[in-house]
Parts: sequence; structure tokens; C-alpha cells
Amino acid sequence: MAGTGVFADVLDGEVYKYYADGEWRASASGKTVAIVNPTTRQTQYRVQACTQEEVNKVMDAAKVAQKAWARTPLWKRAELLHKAAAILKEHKAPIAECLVKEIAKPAKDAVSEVVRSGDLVSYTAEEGVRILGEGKLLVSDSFPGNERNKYCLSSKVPLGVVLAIPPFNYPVNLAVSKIGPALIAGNSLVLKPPTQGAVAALHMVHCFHLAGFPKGLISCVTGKGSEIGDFLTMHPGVNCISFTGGDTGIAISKKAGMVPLQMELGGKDACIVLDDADLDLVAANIVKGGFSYSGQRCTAVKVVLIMEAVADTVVEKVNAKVAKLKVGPPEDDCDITPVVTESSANFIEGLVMDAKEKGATFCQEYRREGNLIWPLLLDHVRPDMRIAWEEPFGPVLPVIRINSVEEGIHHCNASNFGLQGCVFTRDINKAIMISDAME
Ligand SMILES: NC(=O)C1=CN([C@@H]2O[C@H](COP(=O)(O)OP(=O)(O)OC[C@H]3O[C@@H](n4cnc5c(N)ncnc54)[C@H](OP(=O)(O)O)[C@@H]3O)[C@@H](O)[C@H]2O)C=CC1
Ligand SMILES: O=C(O)[C@H](O)COP(=O)(O)O
Repeated sequence: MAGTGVFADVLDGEVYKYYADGEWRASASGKTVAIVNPTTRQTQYRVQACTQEEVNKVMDAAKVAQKAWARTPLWKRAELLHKAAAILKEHKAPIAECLVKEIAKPAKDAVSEVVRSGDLVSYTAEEGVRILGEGKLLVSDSFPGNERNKYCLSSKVPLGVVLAIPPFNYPVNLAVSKIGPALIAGNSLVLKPPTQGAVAALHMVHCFHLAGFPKGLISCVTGKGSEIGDFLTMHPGVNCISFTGGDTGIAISKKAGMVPLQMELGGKDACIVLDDADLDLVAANIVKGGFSYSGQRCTAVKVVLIMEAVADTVVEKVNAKVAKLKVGPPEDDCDITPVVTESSANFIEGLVMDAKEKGATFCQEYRREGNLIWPLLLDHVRPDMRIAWEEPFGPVLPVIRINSVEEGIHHCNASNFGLQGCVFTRDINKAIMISDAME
């Protein structure tokens, strides 16, 4: 169970502690942040609201720890990462339980997220050893006018202190995808977990603690992004920011200054369907791509651009599959579970109402109870509707009917986003040409 057994140190009464200098601590602020269960809409957990002074101390410790870590042999860094990965996988159940309660992730997917995170940490350690084990020898006569009288040796060196900020939808997986690479490369790591998902992230950090990483090398400060976010991202002790999330990333890029930024932001991932496609395969992938974890994936199919000739058939096949999706609580491993917050549900509803006013065809009746929104396919969506362009991050999928491939590519490229996309056709030449044309 969360907060018990090997995780007992993480919990202080009713409140989860933050992690600094190799210890679990209560914040001097005396304040906490509530994490609301999306299903019950009641407070499920509480985490510390860390102070700026505590952030300063974490940054100082991270800087000191990084110097020694950078001198730690690569194989030893890898060894510790493999150990953390094994501990993480061993304790998948309590961590998955947090994901179910904090972000309403379906029970089986929650377990998969933790297992996949352990695998990713190990993979990073393996790849890191290969990539970082290599350097380059350059000779001077490769540049015009020079003789072969100089050698240059180059190898990869750490950046220093990496600030990692993951989003709510994969609070464990998208945290370790930053932690693993940073650590294997000799950096230290300060994690600011998303508020929804913070407790799962704290449990994951404890697995690194149990693996025996040096004090101060990894830390985890909790608090609302809107309150401590700017202080963290503008902190002079930070040498690199790895962020995954929405438009917040744009604001961070403007404030962060001269540090390298790794930004994985939102998407309006287009699925282009040609009339020669295998339509059963298309329908299965639209439903899986569009509705798994209730559409709360950056890689979710977020707009279907489909040739008019096959549109009726595909819509019918998709509707038949949507009708079979199980809607309900994550504990029952339902396909469609409540979206993460009430404000998220309100935003999705706003997109649906706009589409309704502008005449989209509702393939299912719009239904919502609390944060739970039933899956909805909107047909005959037009470019003047918000849902044609905006990312709902929920179980609502627009279909735009097109009359040519060019029309589909044009819509895809007119989007503000450029994250991922897919094409369905039996013609491999078209598939490659279209995917190449999608920006
Ligand atoms: N490209 C990719 O790989 C992925 C992209 N995403 C995108 O993420 C979005 C959904 O995630 P969501 O969590 O809602 O995204 P947000 O951008 O709202 O939040 C992401 C993270 O930023 C933190 N944050 C909020 N304000 C600040 C601030 N001022 N400074 C620093 N950090 C801050 C949040 O903390 P807090 O929770 O405390 O507010 C959270 O940890 C979608 O747009 C989705 O497409 C999601 C997954 C993968
Ligand atoms: O970025 C995300 O939302 C997740 O990393 C998606 O990963 P998946 O496509 O493998 O579910």
C-alpha cells in the first residue's frame, strides 16, 4: 500500500514529505498542497508546499553532489540505475495504486507505466554506457589551409544540475525519462513533479533512494507549479531544464535565459486515412489512439482527416467500437475514466459546446458526470470549430472529411503543433511521401 512498508519514511502523518540531501523532510512552510482524486473529487493525498529557501538548499546540494558524481565511473552509474530500475519494478503495486488515485489511470495501465519506467531506466543506463563511452579524434587538415599538425579530442561532459518537470499524465514514466539520461551522463537532478501525480513520483524517487544514490544527487521538491515554478525555472543554480507539458513550456522558454531547454509540448496529432486503407485496422487504431487513457496522451490521435469516399464506413466502424468501451472508475480498469481535474473537464466541455453550436455531428450523446466524460466522436467537423485545432486532452475526437490528400496535409501543417501523426494507406509510396510532407 502507498506510504507503508518500505515507503513508510515518505509519509509524515497525513502529508507526504519532500526529498532533499538524501532525506525525507517536512517543509518549514507548514503548508501543504491537496491532491484531489479525479474520481471521488475528494482530497486523496497531501504533499509539502516547499519554500524558496528549501529550493535554494536543494540546488546547493545538487551542485556539490554533481561534482563527485561526474567523477564516478560510467559503469558504476549504470549499475546504480539498474538497481533503481529493479526496485521500481519490484514495488510496482503501491506506485500504481497512487496513479489510480491521483490521475485516475486505469489499474492495468498504471502497473504498465511503472514497469515500463523501470525498463526505460535500464535502457538509458545501457545506451548511456555506449554513447558516453565514445569520443572523437579530429585532425586539423580537415579544415582548408591547415596542416596535419594538431589533434583535437572531444567527449561528452555533463551539464551540471538538471531541473526536470514532467506532466500529470505519465508522472512516473516522463519523470524517469529525464532522470535516467541526466544521471547516467553525470548530472544531478532536481525533480518538480506535477501536483496530480506527485505522490506516485515521490514513491518512484524513494526507489532511487533505496538503490543508494549519493546524497543530494537527486531531490524532489513539491508545490504548485504556479507558485514555485518560476522560482525553480529561473534559479541561477539550474544548468538545464527538461520539461514536458502544455503551453507552460512556452512561458518557461521565455523566462529561463541561457540554459539548454528540452521541451516536449502538446500536440494535435493528425491521423490521415486514404480510401485504399484497411478500414478495420483504421478503426481499431483510431479507437486505441484516440481514447486510451481517455485521450490524455500527447501522442493520442487528436484529429482524424479522412477521405470522403470511406468516411461513412470508418465512422460506423469506429462507433461500433466506441459503444464497447467501458466507462467508469480506474479501479475497475475501465477504458474511459474521469479526466484529471474539473477544470480540464470544463475545458473539454467548452470545445464540445462550440462544436455543437457550429453544427458538428454528434455520433454519441454528450454525457458527463463530474470529471467523467463519455467517449465522443464528432463527425463533419469544420475548420471554424475550436476542436479542429485545439487539444482537448480528453475522450473527444473530431473527424474532418477531406476530398484530397493535399487537403489533409494542409490541415495537418496549418496546426500550431507538430508532435506526431499517422497515415493509413496500403500504398507504401504514398505513406512515405505523406508522412514526409507532414511537418
Ligand atoms: N510532448 C510530450 O512528450 C508530452 C506532452 N504532454 C503535454 O502536456 C500537457 C498536459 O500535461 P499538464 O500536466 O496539464 O501540463 P502543464 O503544462 O499544465 O504542466 C506540466 C508541468 O509544469 C508544471 N508547472 C506549472 N506551472 C509552472 C511554472 N510556472 N513553471 C514551471 N513549471 C510549472 C506543472 O506543475 P503543477 O502540476 O504543479 O501545476 C507540471 O509539473 C498536454 O498539452 C500534453 O500534450 C504530455 C505528455 C507528453
Ligand atoms: O507523451 C505521452 O503522453 C506519453 O509518453 C505517451 O506515450 P505512449 O504513446 O507510449 O502512450
